[in-house]
Amino acid sequence: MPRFVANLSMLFTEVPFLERFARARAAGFTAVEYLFPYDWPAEQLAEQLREQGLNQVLFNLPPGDWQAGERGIACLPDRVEEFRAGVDQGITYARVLGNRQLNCLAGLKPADLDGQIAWETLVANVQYAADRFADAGLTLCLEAINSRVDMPGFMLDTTGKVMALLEELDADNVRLQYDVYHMQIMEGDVIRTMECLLPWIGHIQFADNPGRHEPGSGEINFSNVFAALDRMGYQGWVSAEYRPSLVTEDTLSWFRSAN
Ligand SMILES: O=C(O)C(=O)[C@@H](O)CO
Ligand SMILES: [Mg+2]
Repeated sequence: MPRFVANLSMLFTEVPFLERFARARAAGFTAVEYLFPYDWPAEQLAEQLREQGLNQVLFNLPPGDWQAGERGIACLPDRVEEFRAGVDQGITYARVLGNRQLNCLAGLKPADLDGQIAWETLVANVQYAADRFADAGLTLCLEAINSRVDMPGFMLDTTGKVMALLEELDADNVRLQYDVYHMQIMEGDVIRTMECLLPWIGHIQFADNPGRHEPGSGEINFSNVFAALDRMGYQGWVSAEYRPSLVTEDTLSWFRSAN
């Protein structure tokens, strides 16, 4: 079975953030990820990881003003300086937390921003981050996120757009972050897509659809998806990034049956 990760921004939200590490460990997870580490000193998070014996797998580069609705700034030409500062901050945190991969949110394209300019800005920023990450021994992930339900206007909303971006780069440390929930909404055909794109996939996340809840709550056959990942030889992490419809521990039957 795949190596599963608990996403602490969505799972175990019954308790305050710093207590979620222990809850994840008690539930049997050996690895965690979450949206952003920047509200806490890196050392404080590293201490949680050490105490609980957990691996940090991934977090996102700073996204701009998340509370105000921003979902990344990589496509915004007037925010390049801030993007570059965020790359530094991400690298600094990763050095302490030990993760080898960070996700870069492409951002929402403002209606009055020319599409070509947004695309060229995105390519240049990702190239810059990839170069900095290469020096630090890190991999940059680019997630395709659905623009139909959750993030209208998100620049990279299909695997095809992420692959087109990868083709424009001169870098071998940039990978696709494949989120089964988002791609079920945008594309379907998830097993075959992951099989085709396997060499470019750096990280996988999942939730059922509709609703973005736990496996078994919707239309996706997760035992088949997980078995297919094993069969195709996927070596990376697979993260539970869903909103539990019950207390988190009561939504983990998919995890228990895989262990
Ligand atoms: O929303 C998702 O899906 C994520 O993976 C978050 O990290 C935001 O990109
Ligand atoms: Mg995701």
